[in-house]
Amino acid sequence: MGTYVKQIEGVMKEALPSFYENDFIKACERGEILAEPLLNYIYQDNIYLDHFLPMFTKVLKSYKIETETLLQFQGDQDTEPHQMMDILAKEVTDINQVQVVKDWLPATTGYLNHLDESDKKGNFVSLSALAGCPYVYGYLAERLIEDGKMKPGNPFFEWFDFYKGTDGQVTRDLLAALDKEAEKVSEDVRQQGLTAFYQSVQFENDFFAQAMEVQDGKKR
Ligand SMILES: Cc1ncc(CN)c(N)n1
Repeated sequence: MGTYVKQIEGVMKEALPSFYENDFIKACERGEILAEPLLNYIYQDNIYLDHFLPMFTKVLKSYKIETETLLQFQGDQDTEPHQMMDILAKEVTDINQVQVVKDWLPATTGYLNHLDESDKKGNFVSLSALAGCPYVYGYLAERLIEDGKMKPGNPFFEWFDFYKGTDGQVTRDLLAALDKEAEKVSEDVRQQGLTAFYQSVQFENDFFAQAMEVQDGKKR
C-alpha cells in the first residue's frame, strides 16, 4: 500500500467517530425506520448520482480504469439499495402522506459544487474527490458490521451489507488506481487530492444528516 492510500485511509479513520455521531446513522443502528428522512435521502441521492456518475465515468475513462466492478457501479444508480429503503419506509407509513422536498438540499448542492470544482483541478484531484462516494459507504458499512453496531435482524442490515460488498470492492479497485496515479503527480497535486477527498468525506456526513433535518417537506 502506497503513502497516498495510507493518507486517504487515515482521513476516513479520523472521520469515523463523526459518522457514528450522525443522527441518520444512529437511527439506522437503533433499527428505527423514519419514513420522511429515508424518502428524502433517496430523492437527494438520485439528484446526486445523476451528476456523480457521468463525472466518475469521465475520469475513469481518462485513466483507462475499467474493472468489472467499476463498470457495474456506474451502471446501477444504486437502484437496489434505494428500493430497500423505499420498502422499509412503506412498512411504517403511507408514503403518499410524506412530503418529500423536491429542491436540492444544501449538502447536495455543496457536494456537487465541490465535485465540479475538483474536476477543474484535473483528473487526479477529481478522482480523489469522487472516491469519497464509494469509500465512505464501503468503509462505514464494514466498520458498523465488524464493530457489531449493525447486526443481522436490524432492518437496515441488508442495506449496509449491500454497500459493504459493492462499494467495498469498488474502493479496493479505486485505491489501487489512485496509488499508481499518485506516483505520477507532484506533491502539490497530491495535497490537493487529499484535501478534496477530505472535503468529500465531510459532505458525505452532511448528506446523511440533511435527510434528518427536513420535516413536513421543509428544511428545519
Ligand atoms: C451521497 C452518496 N454517497 C455515496 C453513495 C454510495 N455509492 C451514495 N449512493 N450516495
